[in-house]
Amino acid sequence: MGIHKVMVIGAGQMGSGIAQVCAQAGYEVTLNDVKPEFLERGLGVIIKNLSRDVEKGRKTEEEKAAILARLHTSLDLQDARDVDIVIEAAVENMDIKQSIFKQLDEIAPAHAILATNTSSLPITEIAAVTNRPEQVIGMHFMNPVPVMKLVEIIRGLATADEVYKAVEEMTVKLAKTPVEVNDFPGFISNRILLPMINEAIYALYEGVATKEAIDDVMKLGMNHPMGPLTLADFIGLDTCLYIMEILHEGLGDSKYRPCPLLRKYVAAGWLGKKSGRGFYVYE
Ligand SMILES: CC(=O)CC(=O)SCCNC(=O)CCNC(=O)[C@H](O)C(C)(C)COP(=O)(O)OP(=O)(O)OC[C@H]1O[C@@H](n2cnc3c(N)ncnc32)[C@H](O)[C@@H]1OP(=O)(O)O
Ligand SMILES: NC(=O)C1=CN([C@@H]2O[C@H](COP(=O)(O)OP(=O)(O)OC[C@H]3O[C@@H](n4cnc5c(N)ncnc54)[C@H](OP(=O)(O)O)[C@@H]3O)[C@@H](O)[C@H]2O)C=CC1
Repeated sequence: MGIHKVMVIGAGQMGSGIAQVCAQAGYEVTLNDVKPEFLERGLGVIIKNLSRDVEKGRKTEEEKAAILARLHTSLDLQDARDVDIVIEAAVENMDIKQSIFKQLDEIAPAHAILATNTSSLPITEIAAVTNRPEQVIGMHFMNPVPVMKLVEIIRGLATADEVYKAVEEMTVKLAKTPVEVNDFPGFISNRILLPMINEAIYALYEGVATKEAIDDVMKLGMNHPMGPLTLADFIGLDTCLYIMEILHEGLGDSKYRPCPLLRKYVAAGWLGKKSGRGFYVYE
């Protein structure tokens, strides 16, 4: 049985992007969140992105309308009862993800695949709370989803080959490039990216240079599109801290300890671009 209907859980920066690319590829999509204002904000971002595509001549008004017609919103997990795949992109917290997966296991049809966009949590541990661990898989998109080509696909210990194949095919249909990665904390992307970002925060904390200088070194010296502190703000400082904590705990090495300055910013509610302030201030 093919994949036609998709539910995306979490209408934040990742969930809204995933919903957009799925609807663009022709899937029927239900975007779920716990609060109506988050659904509105997520849908607003999608409409803005599609309108920009129309302005730039990449899509017609008709295509934009057809994509939006395939997008539905939901505040009730029961709406997963007739979907073929769920892609979960709620907050990076094991308890929340396990609670969502437990409920989905009860609600979603027996054939449905339960995928998670987690950026670092072990897939096997999320799968273990369900009665269908062979149908649970990691589908890790990059931010901003409509632009970035990569999807890391992560098998849990029990993930079935046909489930991997179905997710790989879907990734190609979304015009993304799949890369297979084993189930270790942070996978490949964040095992390499986040320690670099954390080190940049240490450099700021220790007064090695200003935030602008640190970002300029990596932008102009290493040709990174964004400096590491700008990128941390873009990802979300809460998400960066969760990922460092998971690397630290999961790999058991002190080299992954989160910088105290990162903890302080998150405690202050300075979560980066999404909250209006992080290392930089946003309008
Ligand atoms: C934490 C995790 O688990 C994993 C992660 O995702 S880590 C984060 C990975 N992402 C990155 O590293 C992103 C690094 N930054 C970049 O690649 C670039 O700065 C960027 C693509 C975000 C913006 O590129 P830019 O050249 O500086 O800006 P800009 O010219 O405005 O944008 C380039 C294109 O991207 C599009 N774009 C930019 N931001 C976008 C967004 N949020 N949504 C949709 N489209 C977007 C623009 O429309 C533009 O498209 P066209 O050129 O076709 O018109
Ligand atoms: N930011 C990034 O660059 C990347 C993030 N990821 C991963 O994607 C996931 C989402 O991250 P991101 O989009 O940045 O985070 P955001 O904070 O932007 O969005 C998370 C959304 O999920 C909602 N949510 C929280 N709990 C639930 C729930 N129980 N049911 C439904 N929705 C819920 C949140 O609502 P509320 O605010 O009310 O809690 C919020 O709207 C995380 O697992 C993250 O690690 C993966 C790749 C890149």
